[in-house]
This record gives sequence, C-alpha cells and structure tokens, in this order.
Amino acid sequence: MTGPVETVDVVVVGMGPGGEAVAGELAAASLSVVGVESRLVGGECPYYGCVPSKMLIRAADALAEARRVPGLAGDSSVAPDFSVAARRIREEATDNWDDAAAAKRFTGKGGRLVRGTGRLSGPRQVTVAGNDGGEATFSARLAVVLNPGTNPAVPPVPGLAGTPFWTNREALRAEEAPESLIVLGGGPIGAELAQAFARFGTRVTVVARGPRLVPREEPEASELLAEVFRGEGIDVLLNTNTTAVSHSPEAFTLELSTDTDDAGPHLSRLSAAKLLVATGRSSTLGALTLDAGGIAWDGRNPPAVDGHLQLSDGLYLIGDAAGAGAFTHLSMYHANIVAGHILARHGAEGDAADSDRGTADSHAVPRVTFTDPEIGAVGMTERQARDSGLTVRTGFTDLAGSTRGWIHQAVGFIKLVEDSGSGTLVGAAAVGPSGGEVLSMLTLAVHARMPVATLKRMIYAYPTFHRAVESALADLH
Ligand SMILES: Cc1cc2nc3c(=O)[nH]c(=O)nc-3n(C[C@H](O)[C@H](O)[C@H](O)COP(=O)(O)OP(=O)(O)OC[C@H]3O[C@@H](n4cnc5c(N)ncnc54)[C@H](O)[C@@H]3O)c2cc1C
Ligand SMILES: NC(=O)c1ccc[n+]([C@@H]2O[C@H](COP(=O)([O-])OP(=O)(O)OC[C@H]3O[C@@H](n4cnc5c(N)ncnc54)[C@H](O)[C@@H]3O)[C@@H](O)[C@H]2O)c1
Repeated sequence: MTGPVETVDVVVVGMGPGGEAVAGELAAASLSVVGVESRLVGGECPYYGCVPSKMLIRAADALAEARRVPGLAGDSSVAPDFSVAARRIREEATDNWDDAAAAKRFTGKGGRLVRGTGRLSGPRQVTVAGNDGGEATFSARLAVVLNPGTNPAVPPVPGLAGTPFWTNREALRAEEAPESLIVLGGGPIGAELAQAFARFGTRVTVVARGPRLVPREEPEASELLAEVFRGEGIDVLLNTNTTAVSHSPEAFTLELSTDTDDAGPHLSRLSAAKLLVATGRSSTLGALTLDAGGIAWDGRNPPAVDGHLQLSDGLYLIGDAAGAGAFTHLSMYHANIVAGHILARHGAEGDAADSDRGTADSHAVPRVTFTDPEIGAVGMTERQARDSGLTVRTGFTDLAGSTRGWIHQAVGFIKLVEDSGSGTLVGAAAVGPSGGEVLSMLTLAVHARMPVATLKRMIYAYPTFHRAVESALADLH
C-alpha cells in the first residue's frame, strides 16, 4: 500500500555523480525533478572514492618524489604526516562528510531533494521510505532514472563479519596511518590504497586471491606493479585464500592458504593493526524492487538496457549499477545521454540535440588506476581482443628505453592492441608517470577508430612520455 501519489516530470533515484548530473540538468531546464538520496548527495566519488583517494595518493606521491632526490639532486629527508592529508580530505574535500553544499547545488537549480530509500512501485512510479520515517510516492510523467551505484562487497570469510575491518569508506576517513595494514583484494581500490598507506610508513601486505594484481589490466601492468610494490617494501601475496579472520584489541589475524605449483597449498598466518577489505562491489539493485516496475531481474547481473540506457519506456538505469564499468566518467557519460533523451522526449530540446549526444557506446571507455606508475588503459586488452575473435597485432615499448623515460628514471610501458583487419587500435595501455594523461591520445585513437597508418605519420614531440607511442606503433607485429 502506498499513500497519495504526487505527479512530477522526472524522479532520479540515487544522487551519485550520474544521478546528480542528470537531475541537475533537467531541473535547470525547468522540469519538475525529484532527486532521491538515502546517504550523501554526490555519492561514493566525492566522499569515499575518487576525490579523497586521489588526495591521499597525491600526498603519498609527493613523499615518494621527495625520496627520489638522492641520485638526482642531493639529499632529502622526509617526515610523513598523515594528518595533513586527512585534514585536507575532511575539510577541503568532504566538508566532514556533509553534503549540504551538494544538496544546495541541486535545489538551487529548482530540484527537490527527498532524503530516503527509493524503490519502484510501478513502471514509472517511485515510493520513498524517508530517512525521517515517512513515506512518499511519486509518479513520473516523463522518466524515472535509477542510479543506485554499489556498496563495498564483503566476502564470506569465516570470522570476518562483525570485526571492525575497513572498507574504502573507513580507510578514507582515517585520521592516522596505521602501523600495519592488510589489504584484502588487489583490484584498483586495494592497489591504490595499499601504495598510498605504505608511502606514509604503514607496513602493508596485499592479499590477492588471483594470480595477479589489477587483473582487469594487461598482465604486463600486473607484473610491473607487483615488482614496484615489492621494491617499495609492500608484501604481495598472490593466489592466496583467506580461510579465517579473527580480531583482538591489538590486531587482525588472517589464516591464509597460498596455492603453490608444487607441494600443495602453503598455510600461513598474518597479523596487522588494520584490515582493509577491497574485494569488489555489491549490487544495490535488490532494494529497487525492479519487478514492481515490470523489469525481470536474475538477482545477479544488471538487466539489459537499450542504447539510451532504458530498461523500458522512460525507465533508465545508469552508472556503476548498469554494469558497463565502475567509473565516475562513465556515470556522467550515461547522464548526458539520458538527459538529452528525456529533454528531446519533453520537446525542450529537439531530436537533433538528442542525436548529438548519441547512444551509449562502450568501445573506448578509458580507465586509470592511480598507482605509481599510473596504469592508463582504454578499450580492450590483448586477451579480450583475441577472445572476441579479432585478428590481433600488438606493439609494446618499454618506457625506460625512451629518452624521457631514461632521463626521468621511469618505469612503465606503452602497449597497443590493433585489429589488423581494420587497421585500427581497439585497445591500448599507457603505464608510467602520468600514464593517465598519456592515455588521452590513445583514447582518441580508439574512440575515433583512427587508422594506424595515420597515427604512424603523426609527429610526436621530443622528449615526451607520449613519444613512446611512436615506438610501440613501430613494434606492431
Ligand atoms: C576508493 C574508490 C576510488 C575510486 N576512484 C575512482 C577514480 O579515480 N576514477 C573513477 O572514475 N572512478 C573511481 N571510483 C569509482 C566511482 O566512485 C564510481 O564509479 C562513481 O561513484 C559511480 O557513480 P554512481 O553515480 O554510479 O554511483 P554512486 O557514486 O555509488 O552513487 C549512488 C548513490 O545512490 C544512492 N542510493 C543507492 N540506492 C538508493 C536507493 N534505493 N534510494 C536512494 N538512494 C540510493 C547511494 O547512497 C549513492 O549516494 C572509485 C571508487 C572507490 C570506492
Ligand atoms: N581509479 C579508478 O578509476 C578506480 C579506483 C578504485 C576503484 N574503481 C572502481 O571501483 C570498482 C571496485 O574496485 P575494487 O578494487 O574493489 O574491485 P575489483 O573487483 O576490481 O577488484 C577486487 C579484487 O579482489 C579480489 N578478491 C575477491 N575476493 C577476494 C578475497 N576473498 N580475497 C582476496 N582477494 C579477493 C578479486 O579477485 C579482484 O581481483 C572497480 O570496478 C573500479 O572500476 C576505480
């Protein structure tokens, strides 16, 4: 049973980066928009994700750079103070995890913010269980946009539940660097935070279940990162299952089982002051009662959307929850497409504006893992390209062998993945200092399906990091 139903133009459930963008644009275009948010307007990225993690990483990289002075420019001594970065995160980035400014940004555009948990109660109807205990139901004339994001996943390791482990949310609220830290999971969250804490003096061990760090990236990136981590004093345990966790006031203790090639699993025990669980994300779709909106869901994979991100007519699913990648830029890209589609449907912008924004295209999604070296990548890895049936040529160049790489004493590489049938790049990785920035030209090449022949005729400034792209092109074979 629901109470009286209020009719508005658009309801957006989940005000993370994509939700906030679509709701804000439509409200500014004078549509009546209700934005529903159960936690913080802005979502994971500004409070517990991209922004605070990159502030911590920026600070940690400054420490690492200062430690590179010997051998280049004399002596240096570095006295890390985690509280400086923690204060910047608290005061400058998150306003002490208070979203008043973000909420005002939305309401200032004419939007109406409803704080609570939304669920579908009809194909284009949302019922909100308010954070204040009340309930409200909204029927949308034009559209319902679902942007619920994800939550940290917690693996079913015996003993883990109920211990005061960290997820990214607690780690990025830390006021001091712990003496020691076990990071469970070697994906982007685990890798970025492991290196950042280690550079502040924390003794870090990464425990990864699989055979490599950042397993979605090229194997060369995984190998290089493991080598760099070990060189910085971070222990990296691969192929390692955690069979039990216990916690005392002093420490977490993990029982580990490491797969070895020869004598069967190696059993060991590891203790540290803190435990960070970074083993992936869990879906938030269950709370949305998609079936009440006429959408069948298998309870696991995100349901399919069309090119305009619609689950059904006027019901959209965007952002991390749509399953095409968990990146802020992808959530914002979705938001732009959906806002154009809704405005066109409303008649506020013509069909031309909608077609200008296009339909969702995932062939050139860039991603950057902000470790040092930075791992920038776009499109398919070599494995993905081969598995998709393409005839593949790859080109590789070691950054250390380039002039800039040698001057800089950098480690890294450029790897190109070409579909030799079309003579275009379908994927690329730029790993090294500012790898995410070097990536931009490769993202353009993959996005625009630029012929490799054109790229080979381009002039690459000397001595830049991106000039290594020319060597990788010459290596395509
Ligand atoms: C540590 C970390 C670092 C990251 N670094 C980067 C990075 O450098 N670059 C990058 O591109 N991405 C990064 N990401 C990923 C990025 O944070 C996400 O891709 C981005 O936040 C996704 O936005 P979203 O809007 O889809 O979801 P979210 O940001 O998760 O927002 C969803 C919102 O919906 C709300 N919500 C959910 N269900 C309901 C409901 N039923 N009713 C009401 N509200 C609801 C939630 O409270 C949340 O506020 C990082 C993530 C983490 C955790
Ligand atoms: N720079 C960025 O853009 C950035 C940074 C951080 C996160 N993110 C996004 O956030 C998402 C989540 O990141 P994540 O690193 O949590 O997830 P992930 O799924 O990418 O990696 C988690 C890793 O943990 C491993 N794992 C799972 N269970 C385990 C266990 N019990 N013990 C040990 N290892 C285990 C998995 O095999 C996997 O390799 C990513 O998809 C990413 O797109 C992006």
